[in-house]
Amino acid sequence: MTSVSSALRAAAAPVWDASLAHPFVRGLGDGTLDETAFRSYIRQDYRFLIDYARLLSLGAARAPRVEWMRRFAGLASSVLEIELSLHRAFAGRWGVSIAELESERAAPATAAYADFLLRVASLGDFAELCAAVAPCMWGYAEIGVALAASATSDRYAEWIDMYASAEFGELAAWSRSLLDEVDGDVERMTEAFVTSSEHELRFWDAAAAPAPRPAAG
Ligand SMILES: Cc1ncc(CO)c(N)n1
Repeated sequence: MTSVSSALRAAAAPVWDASLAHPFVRGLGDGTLDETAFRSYIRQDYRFLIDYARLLSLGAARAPRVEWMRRFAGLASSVLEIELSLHRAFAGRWGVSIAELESERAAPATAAYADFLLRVASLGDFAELCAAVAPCMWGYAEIGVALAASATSDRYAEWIDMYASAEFGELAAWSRSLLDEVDGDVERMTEAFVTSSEHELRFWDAAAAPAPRPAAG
């Protein structure tokens, strides 16, 4: 019998292939990605990570096992305490100031993804929450590893190395094990996993063609 995680991965395969083949993702590997688009992506991803921490916190609140609760709470804390400050430092090296990060408004694709995740986390069951969060971890790990193996430029190496790291790979493996262990309806889990994967793809689309954004008031 195939595992739940591989069934979900198979259901989303065309979307994941499209993400891997996306011009923005390819451009990270071959260094052709426009730096203005990358800066805009960094600003949007910072907004995303804040809501991602809310999602992880809801995961902690809703987890049926203390072991999972501890992991979700630990992840929420590491996003808030470590990842956001790493992100600020990383953005700074790309010429994006803290003020710019703080004043960035969520673009439609960012808001749509975050709203979907928080909707599932609030209204779905815990298994759907796990299925919605998995593409964030597993998808970026897969992209990181693929780019680390194929990159022909080191322009975006710091970004690639972050997601190709053993630590991030372990996180992706944990998200898969969660899918395989959690007690849930596979059809609804598939729906959440595929929808989340589609939002990841739309996030790349928006990153590749950032729309002009009015500044926050
Ligand atoms: C949109 C998005 N998905 C996943 C990750 C992985 O943390 C990220 N940084 N941004």
